[in-house]
Amino acid sequence: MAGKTEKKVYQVIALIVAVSVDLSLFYASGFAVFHRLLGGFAHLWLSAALRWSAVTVVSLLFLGHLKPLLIRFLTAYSLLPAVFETGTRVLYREQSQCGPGADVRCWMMFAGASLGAALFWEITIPDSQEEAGSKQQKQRSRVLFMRVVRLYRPDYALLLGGLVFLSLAVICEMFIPFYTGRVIDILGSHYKQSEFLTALLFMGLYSFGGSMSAGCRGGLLICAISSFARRIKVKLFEALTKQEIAFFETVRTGEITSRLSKDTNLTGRTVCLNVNVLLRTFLKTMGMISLMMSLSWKLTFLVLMETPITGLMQNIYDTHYQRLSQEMQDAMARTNDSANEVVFGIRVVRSFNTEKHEADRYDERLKETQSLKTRRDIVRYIYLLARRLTGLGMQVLILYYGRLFIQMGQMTTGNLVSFIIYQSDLGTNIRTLTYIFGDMLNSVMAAGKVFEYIDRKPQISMDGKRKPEQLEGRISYCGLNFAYPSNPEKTVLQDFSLELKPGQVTALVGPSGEGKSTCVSLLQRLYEPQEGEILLDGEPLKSYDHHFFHRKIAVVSQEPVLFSGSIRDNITYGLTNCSQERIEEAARKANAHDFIKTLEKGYDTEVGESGGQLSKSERQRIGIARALVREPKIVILDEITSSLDAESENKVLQGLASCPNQTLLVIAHRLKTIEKADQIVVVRRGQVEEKGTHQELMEMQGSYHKLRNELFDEVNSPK
Ligand SMILES: Nc1ncnc2c1ncn2[C@@H]1O[C@H](COP(=O)(O)OP(=O)(O)OP(=O)(O)O)[C@@H](O)[C@H]1O
Repeated sequence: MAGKTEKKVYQVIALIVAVSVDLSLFYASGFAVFHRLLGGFAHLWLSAALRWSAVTVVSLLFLGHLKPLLIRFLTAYSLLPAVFETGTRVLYREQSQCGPGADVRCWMMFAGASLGAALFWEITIPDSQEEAGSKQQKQRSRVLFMRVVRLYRPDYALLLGGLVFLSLAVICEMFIPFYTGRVIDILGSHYKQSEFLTALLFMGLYSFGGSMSAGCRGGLLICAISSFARRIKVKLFEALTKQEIAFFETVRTGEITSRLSKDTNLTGRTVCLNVNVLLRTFLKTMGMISLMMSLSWKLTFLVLMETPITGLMQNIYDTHYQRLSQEMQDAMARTNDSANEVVFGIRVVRSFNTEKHEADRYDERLKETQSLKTRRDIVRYIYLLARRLTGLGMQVLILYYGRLFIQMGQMTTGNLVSFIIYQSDLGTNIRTLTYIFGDMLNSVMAAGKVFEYIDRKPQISMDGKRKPEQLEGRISYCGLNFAYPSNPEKTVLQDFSLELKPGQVTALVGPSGEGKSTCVSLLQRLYEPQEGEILLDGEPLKSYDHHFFHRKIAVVSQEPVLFSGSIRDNITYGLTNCSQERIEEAARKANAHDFIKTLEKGYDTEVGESGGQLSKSERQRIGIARALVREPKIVILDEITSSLDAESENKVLQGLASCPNQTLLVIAHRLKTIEKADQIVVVRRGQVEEKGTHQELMEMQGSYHKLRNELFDEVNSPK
C-alpha cells in the first residue's frame, strides 16, 4: 500500500517537473533572440528536439521506463508545433497565430491535440498491457492477412491489373466535384462559352474514364477472388479428409460445411474486396484532402477535426456489431443443423409423429437468431443516428465558416460548393477507412478458422513407410486400453489381447455395446489406442504406409455407405484400371452379380444419393463386392447379417472361405452362421471372456453356451 502511494507521489512530481521544464522551453522558444540567431525553421525544430529530450529525460528519471503510449504522446506533443508551423508556412505562405510568439493557449491546444491523437491510437491499435489480449489478436490478424495475401500469389497479375484500374477510377472520380464547382463559378460570373464547354468536356471525360476503370477493376478482382476461393477450398477439403475420425465426432458437421462454403468465400472475398475498398478509399481521401486544402486549408482542418470522433464511434460500433454478428452466425448454424437433422431423419420424424415437436424446436432456434438480429440492428440504428448528428453538426459549421470566408474574399461560391461535395464524400471515406480496417482484421478471423483446419495435424499419423512385398496377415491385439476421444471417461476396451491367424476365420460375438465394433475400428486405424498396440506380422500398424495398409485391409460395415454414381463406380471406388472380370468376380463372391444382372443398365445403374435407390441388402452386397475387389489380405465383416438374409450370408461366407490365406474377422449376432469359424471369441466388458471353436465353447458351458441358449429361446418363444 505504502509502495503504491509512493509511486503515485513520484508520478505527480514527474508531471509537475516535466510540465514546468516544458513550459519554460516553450516560452523560451518564442524569444526574439532565437528567431534572429537561428532563423524561422531552425529555431522551430531545434526547440522541438530540445523539448522532446528534456521531457523524455525528466519522465525517465522519475518513472524509470516509458510506456509506448507515453512515448507516442511526448513525440507528438513536442513535434506538433514545429510540424504545424512549417506546414502552414510552406503550403500557404502564412504564419499561424502560434508562430512568432508562444502563449499558453497554443501550448494547451497542442497538448490537447497530442493527447487526443495518442488516445485515439491507443484505442484503435492498443499497446498497453491491459489491452495485450486485444493487441495479440490484432497482430494475429495481421499475420493471417499476410498469409492470405501470399496465397493470392497465382493471381497477382489480376490483382495488379485491378490496382491499376482502381487508381485510374479514383483519379477520374476525384475531379468531378472540382469541375462541378468550376461550372457554378463560370455560370455565376462573366459567362464564357469556351470555358463552360471545356469544363463540361472534362467532366464528361472524367465520368466516362471513372466508370470504365471501375468496371474493369471490379471484373479483374472478381476473377482473382473466384480463383482464390477454388484453391483454398481444395486445400481445406484435402486437409479435412486427412483428419482422424474423432475429429469428425467432436466437430459439428454444420461447422465443417460452413468453413468449406462460407468462410472460404469470405476469406477470398473480404480480404480482396477490402483491400480494394481500402486502397480506393485511401487514395481518394488523400486526393480529396489535397484538393480541399487548395480550396480552403482552414475549412479542411475544421473538417479533419471530426475524424477522431468518427473513428472512435466507428470503433465502438464495430466491436459490438461484430460480436453480435458472430453470435448470430453461430445461432444460424445451429438452426441449420437442426433443420438438416430433421430432413436427414424424416422417416423417424414421420413414424414417431413428431412433426409438430420438430417445428417447435426449429421455431425456438429461429427465435434465438431473430433476437440476436434485433439486438444487432438496434446497435446499428444507434450508431447511424450518432453518425448523422455529427455529420449534420459539421455541415452547419462548414456553411457558417464558408460564408465568412466568402465574405472575406478567401474563397468563391463555386469553391464552397466543391468543398461541400468533397466534404460529404470525405466523411463517408474516413468512416469507410476506419470500418474497413476493423472489418479486414475481423474478416481475416474467418481466414483464421480456415487455416486452423488446413494446419491441423491429424492426431493419427500417416507417416508410416513399411510396404513389404509379402504380407502374411497375422494380426495381434496386444494389451489394448481404449476410450473414445468424445467420451474419455468410459473405458471401452481394457487389456484386450487377441491373435488373428492368416487363413483362419475369427468370429467376435457377445452382447451389444461390449466393444466388438471398437476392435474393428482400431484395426482400421480410425482411432489410436491409449495403451497397447496392434501388430500386423509383428510390426505396429502405424509403421505401415497408409495407402499400402488400406489396400490390404477391407471392411464391410453394418451399413455400408455408397456414393452417388454407378454400381461400377462404387465397386471400384478408389481403384484405377479395374477390369470387368475382376469386378464381376468380386460381385459373385458378394452374391451381388445376379441381382445386378437383372437391372436394366447392369453395372452402370445409378445408385442415387448415398445408394438410396437400392435396398439395404443390395447396398450391403455392393459394399462387400467393393471390399473384395481389392483382393485384400485381411477382411472384416462387421455384422453384415443385419441386412442380409441367412442364405445370402452363407453364400458370402462361402465365397470368402474360398480365398486362401485370407485373415477373416467376422462380427456376428446370428451365431448359427459362425459355427464353422476357426476361432470364436466372446467379448464382454471390453475384454476377451472366452475363446475357442464352437465345439470347445459349447463344452465349456460358459458365456457362449448361455448366449446360444438365449438366442435359441428368443427364436422359439411363442409370439
Ligand atoms: N464413436 C463413439 N464415441 C463414443 N462412444 C462410442 C462410440 N462408438 C461406440 N461407443 C461406445 O463404446 C461401447 C462399445 O461400442 P461397440 O460399438 O464397440 O459395441 P459392440 O459390441 O460392437 O455393439 P453392437 O453389437 O451393438 O454393435 C458402447 O458403450 C458405445 O456406446
